[in-house]
Amino acid sequence: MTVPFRMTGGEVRLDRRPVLRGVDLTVEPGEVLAVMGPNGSGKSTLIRSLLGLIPLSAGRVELYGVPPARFKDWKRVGYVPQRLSVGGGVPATVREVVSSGRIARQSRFRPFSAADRHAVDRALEAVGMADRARDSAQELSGGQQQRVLIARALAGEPDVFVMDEPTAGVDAASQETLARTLRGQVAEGRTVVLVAHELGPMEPLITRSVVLENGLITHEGTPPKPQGECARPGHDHVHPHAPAEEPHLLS
Ligand SMILES: Nc1ncnc2c1ncn2[C@@H]1O[C@H](COP(=O)(O)OP(=O)(O)OP(=O)(O)O)[C@@H](O)[C@H]1O
Repeated sequence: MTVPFRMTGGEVRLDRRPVLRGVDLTVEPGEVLAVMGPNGSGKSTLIRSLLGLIPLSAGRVELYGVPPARFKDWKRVGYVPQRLSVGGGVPATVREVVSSGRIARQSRFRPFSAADRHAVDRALEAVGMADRARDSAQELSGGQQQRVLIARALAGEPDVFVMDEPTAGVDAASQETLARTLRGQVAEGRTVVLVAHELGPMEPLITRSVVLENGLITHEGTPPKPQGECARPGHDHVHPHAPAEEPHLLS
């Protein structure tokens, strides 16, 4: 069976500097893969090169068994870029931006149909933006713009979602909405690859994580615990350095 993504020995150089340095990564159907790692470690570069948006300087990448340059079935892929690219400088309504998610399904012989309109309606509903459909996308808050970009990907009814920091700087309600939406998509068999610093409410959905450092995958498996974990409710492990047995340290 062909897998959504397979990268072997993937190398990327930007300004002649190595940014990805020999990455092997296969994304299986139905996975929810979190790509984690510090700022500048190459996370965006990795997912953009999986999509063929950045060419590899060495190695190989395939989408559903085909190199990006020869891949034609773009309706199978829903890409959510880092936010604030929504609408660009051109005024567009929320509905127009979300409708653009159907473009890969259009053709000269297949104009916008009732099925397209329904898919756009469903996507707007899923992210709680149906009542803002006529508003200008540029006038929305960052979290709302992120919802619109997610709705655009949902509208395309893809098989795989690729999301670049979908929760960065996004309010808690939008994060919950995204987690709920993705849970539904995964239950229907979709695959998700997402870049995230903090997983927040998406953590229970993640089936595997990879951690990038300096262009290399240095960890693969369950997601590492985020910093600040100790402050979260339900955090109950005992630290070796905890002062519990040395109460004098507390005074
Ligand atoms: N167009 C470019 N030209 C040159 N270097 C670039 C370019 N884009 C990114 N880089 C560099 O490549 C490295 C990886 O960038 P990338 O955006 O992939 O990291 P990231 O892990 O996604 O970071 P962040 O968490 O900050 O989004 C960084 O050192 C960055 O400065």
